[in-house]
Amino acid sequence: MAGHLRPQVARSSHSTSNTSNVTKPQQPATLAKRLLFPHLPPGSDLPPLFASPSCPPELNAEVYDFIALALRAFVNSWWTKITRYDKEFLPEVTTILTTVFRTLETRVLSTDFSPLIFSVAPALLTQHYRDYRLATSKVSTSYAMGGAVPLPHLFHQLQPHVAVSAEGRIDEEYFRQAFDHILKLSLPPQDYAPEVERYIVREIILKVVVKDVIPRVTQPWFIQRTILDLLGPPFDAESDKPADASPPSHTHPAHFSFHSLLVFFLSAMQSVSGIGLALIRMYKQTLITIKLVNQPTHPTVNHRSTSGIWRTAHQATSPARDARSVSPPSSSYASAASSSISLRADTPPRNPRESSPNLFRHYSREPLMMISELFTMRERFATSAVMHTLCMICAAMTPFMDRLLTHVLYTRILSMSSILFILRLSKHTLFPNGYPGPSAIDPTPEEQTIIRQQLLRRLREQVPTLAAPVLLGPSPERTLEEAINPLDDAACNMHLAVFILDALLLSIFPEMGVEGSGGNADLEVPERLDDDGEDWAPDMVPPSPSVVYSFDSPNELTEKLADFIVKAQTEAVSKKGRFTVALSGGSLPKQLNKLIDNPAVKWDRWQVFFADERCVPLDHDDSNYNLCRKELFSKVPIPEQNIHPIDVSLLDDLEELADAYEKALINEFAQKDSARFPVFDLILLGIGPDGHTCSLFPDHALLTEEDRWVAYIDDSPKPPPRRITLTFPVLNHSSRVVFVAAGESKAEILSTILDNPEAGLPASRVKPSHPGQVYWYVDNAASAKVKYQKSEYRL
Ligand SMILES: O=C1O[C@H](COP(=O)(O)O)[C@@H](O)[C@H](O)[C@H]1O
Repeated sequence: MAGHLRPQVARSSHSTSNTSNVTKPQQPATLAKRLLFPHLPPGSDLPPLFASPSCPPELNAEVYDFIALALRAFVNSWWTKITRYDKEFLPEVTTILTTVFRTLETRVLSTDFSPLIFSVAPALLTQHYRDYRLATSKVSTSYAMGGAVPLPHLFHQLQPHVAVSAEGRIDEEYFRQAFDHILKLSLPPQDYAPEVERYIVREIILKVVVKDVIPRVTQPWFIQRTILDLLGPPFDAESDKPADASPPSHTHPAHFSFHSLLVFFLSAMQSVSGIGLALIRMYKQTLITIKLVNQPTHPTVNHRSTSGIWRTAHQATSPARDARSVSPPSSSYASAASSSISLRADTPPRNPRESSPNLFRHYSREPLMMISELFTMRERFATSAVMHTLCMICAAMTPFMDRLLTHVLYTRILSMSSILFILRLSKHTLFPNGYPGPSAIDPTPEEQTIIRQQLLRRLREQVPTLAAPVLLGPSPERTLEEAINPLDDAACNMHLAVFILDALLLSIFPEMGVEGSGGNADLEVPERLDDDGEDWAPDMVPPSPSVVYSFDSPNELTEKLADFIVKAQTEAVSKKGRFTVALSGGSLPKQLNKLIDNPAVKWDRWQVFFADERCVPLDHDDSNYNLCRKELFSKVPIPEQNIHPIDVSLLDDLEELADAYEKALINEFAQKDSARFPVFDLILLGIGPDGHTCSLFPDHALLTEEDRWVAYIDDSPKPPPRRITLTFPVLNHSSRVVFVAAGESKAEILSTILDNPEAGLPASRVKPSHPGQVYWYVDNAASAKVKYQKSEYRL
């Protein structure tokens, strides 16, 4: 687990300032603190949950509180049965939850939600309304056997989904799998591996989302009450009256006087100047908005880490900030979501503005169609004429509307206040009485009727009297009733909720919808083949960040390295009976000395290859094989045939030599002709002072090799010049790559490799595709200049 996520080592700016608060008067520990961070000293604050420094503290506190309540609710039933030793689990669970939240944060910040909000969600709602109305029209017909088939069943026939039954019951297994997949995508392998903690975290998420939240939010009364909340406090006719309710003029006729004329004149002046000022302000605001909206966007997803939600959220809490710094995002991972649920045939490529500046999303189209469907506008001539005119205007202004809506989304809808509102609403709904208060009680049927009536009244108030006949037709009340009826059945709503949840998950984790959807076909990810010859589905997951372990001494480093290798070996052997490993030369072989005489090492299961080899005889001092033989093979019982040196009979022809080594790998790894790249269980690498690794040197043409497994080089800047090496595609398909570096001499280059990956040094380019992972086993002398976050050691 990354050390910076663990409570005891959290050291961000938040926590630094927090530690100075130890003298403040002690308050009773919050539930979050007692449950999630039992080891934190009294008086200290909770570590920041989100990595982004601009994430406001109130969100941190709210989310922690929510997690604590959810965790408590989950463990409630078996809390009394567990021993105090078992309670040690909870900080582990916290650590995993924290990692998941941080991954979510990163993902959310790099996701463009515009397609979800403006295309997918409105399209889903429109379809829900259409199907509900269609199903209702069939209820009492012969199609439904004269009413024998209930409405939810008819609806289910129109909107089947594997995760929800006709009665509106959710298939927990579907979401269990989905959440497990999310955990796999969010956690580094060593945190995903422990079954128990992962099980607990998955079940907590499942309980909150599937057992508590969805069944509740799909209740008609809940939807109606939420809309009421969003509409704000009821319109009070009394308060609308002028404060000084002057008696009607016919009872007290006004007397003309110079004084009253002056008062009238001055008030008129004041009103006129007030209107003028308001108009000027409106004009200025419009200009600013248009300017902001028309600003060029930044298409690179990662560049948005400081903009997007946190940034706009921060602006919402600090009005003084320059609004011009907002940059609405433009990536569109979510396009995968929309296409994978087959809603839009015209799903644009992943980054439309990058690939084609003239490709527009027509973000205004689906919301307008939704409004038209909701309020049955097509049935009324005047209303549909207004709607068509509006559609035409929006279509004519498509580029501007697309930008405007994205701008509004990121400055108004996904603002800090709305995120906090949703969080507090969820908390209030699920745990209205906090802990240990009783759980929420649903309103009685009578109360539900009242909520419905209140909503109808409030909706009616929203529409100006003069516009009501045009927008809502001759019977506004009926139109409004028809607009809320399709949300009156919890089982049907459940379908909508499941579709929306699917779309949301696909927006944030687009790789979950890859198979068969074609949604991400524009992403080029190499096909992966595992070493049993099985084809992998193209993997969309970005490589996990490297895990850096730094140890006090070289001795501790080699001990921990041996433990890690043994663990990797045990996992591989238990899975497939053998362990495939590639070794480097240089300083590495000596650092494997703790494997010698280690009873846990199953040497007969090892298949050893060389990450690179100098093209010299095997007994030559420069030979990596020879070095490994001296330092390791000669001291352990490894069968000779399990070691795969180069074929020295081909030393005169490097191309042949590299081909022969590639064939040796093919023999070991590929059992099918379609083999693409081998997947080593472990590749152990060193780093040279210039940042080279294997025999991949800076700025060399070999860095761009894409096809070969093994390549040769005859102009190595480091002697000897003739070598062969594994290529990047092989390194980047490995299950684990471990870099080992010790001593002061590595300090400078290690810092460049880790802190400045943009420099593109060969070692920085080793990034195995998911679920592969890079680890750095270094000593403190080597990592002295590294700023990259080191992780607390954990096997
Ligand atoms: O030439 C080579 O150098 C690298 C780095 O060696 P080190 O002595 O600095 O650790 C090594 O990993 C590679 O196998 C070797 O051929």
